[in-house]
Amino acid sequence: MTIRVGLLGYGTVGKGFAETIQSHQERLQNLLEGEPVEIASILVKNPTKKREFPHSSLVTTDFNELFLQDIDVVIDAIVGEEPAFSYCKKAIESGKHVITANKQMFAKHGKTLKKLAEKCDVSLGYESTTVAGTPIIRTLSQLLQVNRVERFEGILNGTSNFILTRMKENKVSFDQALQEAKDKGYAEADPSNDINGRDAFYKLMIVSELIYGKQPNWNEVFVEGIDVIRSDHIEEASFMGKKIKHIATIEWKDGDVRASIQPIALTHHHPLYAIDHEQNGVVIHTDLAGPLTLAGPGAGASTTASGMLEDLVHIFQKTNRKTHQLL
Ligand SMILES: NC(=O)C1=CN([C@@H]2O[C@H](COP(=O)(O)OP(=O)(O)OC[C@H]3O[C@@H](n4cnc5c(N)ncnc54)[C@H](OP(=O)(O)O)[C@@H]3O)[C@@H](O)[C@H]2O)C=CC1
Ligand SMILES: N[C@@H](CC=O)C(=O)O
Repeated sequence: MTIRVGLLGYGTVGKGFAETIQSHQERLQNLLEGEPVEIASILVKNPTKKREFPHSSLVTTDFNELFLQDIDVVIDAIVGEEPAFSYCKKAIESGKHVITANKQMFAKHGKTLKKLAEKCDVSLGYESTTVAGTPIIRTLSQLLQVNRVERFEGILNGTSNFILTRMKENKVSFDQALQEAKDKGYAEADPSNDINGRDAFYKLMIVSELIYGKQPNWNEVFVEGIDVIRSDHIEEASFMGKKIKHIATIEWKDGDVRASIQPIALTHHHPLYAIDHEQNGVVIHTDLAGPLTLAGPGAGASTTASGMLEDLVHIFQKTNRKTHQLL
């Protein structure tokens, strides 16, 4: 049997996903009992953009047409809450697995989709919503089940960290560094949420749901982006041996979840001090294992495809095992 994918979006992430399926087809088949993975259909918004698609895929601007292509899994690589939420919901209700990289949609609707997936007995992968292919989600959900997470802090936005690093190390202007982040595919097409802290906020809310089973009241979370940082702030911090980093923190305090997102000047003693460029990093403070640091690329086509493909293999290995148990 072939695993047939319905791909929503063909921008940085969607195209990266499709190309990685091609480049890693043999490896995927080895992991999936010989089953090939094929992009059956691709949904785009603008049909007039000049670009090349995989030969065998149907390309459409109509979700219903994509859906008619007998697909097993929907990959959400589009932007924003809607129509992504409605598409994912419909896919799950129709018995399709879903994998999403869309943190804005998932921060708000993740809980609903998780419940629905459980009810409909399908899988929902969201590794790439948070720190792209660096496996934060699976570490928290599967490798730290006995440990209690007392506090979580992280650099969760690749674009912000890239800009801060370029401004400090190479003295480039904010605007030039942002343009470079766009050219490299780290920044969103509209980078407002990258630099105003909102992107890191969405990721932190996804982590909060996972660790504590709930999110703080969104209106009570202090969110400040790197758009308040000027080069003299960076130089001042540097003079004192510090680096400004955009830090998202969440912890359980006084019976509730407390979160904040802001630029902070870190000394070299802090585990996130050395995380530069588009790298992201998190420190997970656990009661048994102690503080655990995980770092890796947080933005870009191939790392995001990596997280989504790990989700895909995890889902279909599980599905295959279930099928075998039934026989
Ligand atoms: N870039 C990155 O490093 C990462 C991005 N993400 C998330 O992944 C998702 C995709 O990001 P990215 O690839 O960078 O974004 P892009 O802007 O590069 O691509 C978005 C794609 O989605 C399509 N699209 C947007 N809205 C619709 C719609 N309503 N109907 C159909 N198609 C639509 C666009 O179509 P068209 O091309 O026709 O305009 C485009 O192909 C986002 O949610 C982002 O937050 C997550 C991790 C990392
Ligand atoms: N624009 C985002 C992409 C990944 O989520 C970032 O810069 O981190």
